[in-house]
Amino acid sequence: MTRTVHVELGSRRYPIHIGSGLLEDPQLIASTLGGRHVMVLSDANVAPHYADRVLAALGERVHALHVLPPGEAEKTLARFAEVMEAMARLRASRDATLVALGGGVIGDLGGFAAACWMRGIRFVQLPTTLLAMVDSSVGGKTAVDLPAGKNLVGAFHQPSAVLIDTDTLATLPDRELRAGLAEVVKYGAIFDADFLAWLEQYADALLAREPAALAEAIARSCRHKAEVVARDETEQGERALLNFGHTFGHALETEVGYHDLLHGEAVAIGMVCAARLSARLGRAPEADAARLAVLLDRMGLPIAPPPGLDPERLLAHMRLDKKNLSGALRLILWRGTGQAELVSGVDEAEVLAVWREALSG
Ligand SMILES: NC(=O)c1ccc[n+]([C@@H]2O[C@H](COP(=O)([O-])OP(=O)(O)OC[C@H]3O[C@@H](n4cnc5c(N)ncnc54)[C@H](O)[C@@H]3O)[C@@H](O)[C@H]2O)c1
Ligand SMILES: O=C(O)C(=O)C[C@@H](O)[C@H](O)[C@H](O)COP(=O)(O)O
Ligand SMILES: [Zn+2]
Repeated sequence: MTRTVHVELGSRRYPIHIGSGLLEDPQLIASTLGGRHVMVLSDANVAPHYADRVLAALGERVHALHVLPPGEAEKTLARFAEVMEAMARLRASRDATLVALGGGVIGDLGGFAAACWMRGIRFVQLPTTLLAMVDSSVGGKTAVDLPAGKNLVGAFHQPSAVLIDTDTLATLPDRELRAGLAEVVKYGAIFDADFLAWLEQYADALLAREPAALAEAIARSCRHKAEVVARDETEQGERALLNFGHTFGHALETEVGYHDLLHGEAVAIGMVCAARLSARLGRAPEADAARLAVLLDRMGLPIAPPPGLDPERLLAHMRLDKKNLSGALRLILWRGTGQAELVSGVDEAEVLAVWREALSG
């Protein structure tokens, strides 16, 4: 069964198709493409498994497959420039399509390349990690990292279609599956108490990769993301709630140099820190913060930062977060299960206290 969720953006409305075997359907893939030129961007872990299926759908189109080394450390301006050069070699015209086949790194970098080539071409997301299926392939945030901070260079550029072939999860390593579950838990935490309770009930099924449970978690997550993006495409307000746990999480990713800690893992730790800060500030029940940490822990995710990091340096990274205005910290705080809020001018001393507590184990 294929489920379809739409992102309702008027003339830029697009479908998210979720199902088994979608990459085995050349007509479906071909239906998402624009003009004669197609650039397929992937990484060295994904391309050997799935690139052939995509290339088989391209027919007579002029195309290239560009394969990057895998991992967050490759989401850089240098790799972006490499993709731009590959577009030039392809002689891609303005009606070309960039197809991002991979996880969130390929989707974010590929989307940014599509936003920039000739000032913007069509792009299609074929996500192959759980994290990309539930979050990064939807909503049009594209970016690369700088050593100074996550996603600091980017653009809003929506895909024309998202095809989620759940069969691709078969080759995804367990650690990556768990990282994706962190973003799934995020939707329950900030929007949907019933979904959080469902996740508590189905945590073991999800970890065991039961197809029905995974499809349900993906569809519910995509529905939440599609709805908020349709209401607030460029994060003028409500969309910022999707950043729950991310100001802490991105600080961790930046501090470790985008190595050893996956985005989903950083977000798991970040959500626990944000929930504890909210409880400390009297905005969320302590018991809810504890419940969130228990669920993330059950899902095999880290809930405390790696030891030995400097809390002052982590706070300094948070000061460069994109949500901040005029130098004042703006954080997503929690109001307990199912509700979150954007709060300005959070006391840095409280944030530092939470880092210290988390780092002391
Ligand atoms: N744009 C957004 O809205 C948004 C949302 C969430 C996260 N992100 C970004 O997404 C990135 C994280 O994405 P990710 O967790 O998918 O990481 P990723 O793209 O690095 O993929 C994780 C790893 O899994 C491998 N892989 C991918 N699919 C596979 C498959 N089917 N089989 C085997 N191996 C596979 C990759 O090669 C990589 O080693 C971060 O850069 C984060 O900032 C963006
Ligand atoms: O789509 C959004 O909006 C999100 O915030 C989703 C996040 O999970 C994602 O990690 C996003 O890339 C973070 O955005 P940023 O604006 O903090 O870079
Ligand atoms: Zn995220």
